[in-house]
Amino acid sequence: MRTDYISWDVYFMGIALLSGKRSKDPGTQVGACIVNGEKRIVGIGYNGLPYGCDDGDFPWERSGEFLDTKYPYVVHAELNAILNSTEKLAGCSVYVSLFPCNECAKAIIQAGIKEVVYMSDKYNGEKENVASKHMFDCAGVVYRQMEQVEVEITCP
Ligand SMILES: O=c1ccn([C@H]2C[C@H](O)[C@@H](COP(=O)(O)O)O2)c(=O)[nH]1
Ligand SMILES: [Zn+2]
Repeated sequence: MRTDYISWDVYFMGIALLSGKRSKDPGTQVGACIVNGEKRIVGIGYNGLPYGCDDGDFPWERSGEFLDTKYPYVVHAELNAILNSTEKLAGCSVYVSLFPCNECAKAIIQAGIKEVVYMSDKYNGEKENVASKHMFDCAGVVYRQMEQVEVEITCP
């Protein structure tokens, strides 16, 4: 029997990271993978534009006039994963490559997700990030950070 197989954490975070590779955002690519209590994946998403909004027709800038930036248009990875989900999410965990913003935190809590496993926390201390952690703490959503995930994928 192989003993160097990957853990559940690495498996699900690896899928979240792979999903983020689909993002067209040149700044930050985010992937999310929702897993139920039976270790089944029940939702996947990445940050991207809504259906019908052509990637070429919208800006990807970070700064400038609000409507000329990506921020009003991009659907966040966690929200896409929730909207794409195949079943009720009560008690699920979400694996996400970036700590959720306050808007995603609200959606995570309202969906009944109870655990957030994340990698990057590059906006730690910013207002949205502080609000997310405050809401998670109040709502009893636990969050934990994973170390760098390195998985080599090759064809056998
Ligand atoms: O909870 C979150 C927060 C952000 N995102 C997305 C939204 C944007 O496409 C990028 C952030 O871009 P920056 O250039 O780092 O501001 O990440 C998300 O999917 N989920
Ligand atoms: Zn968000």
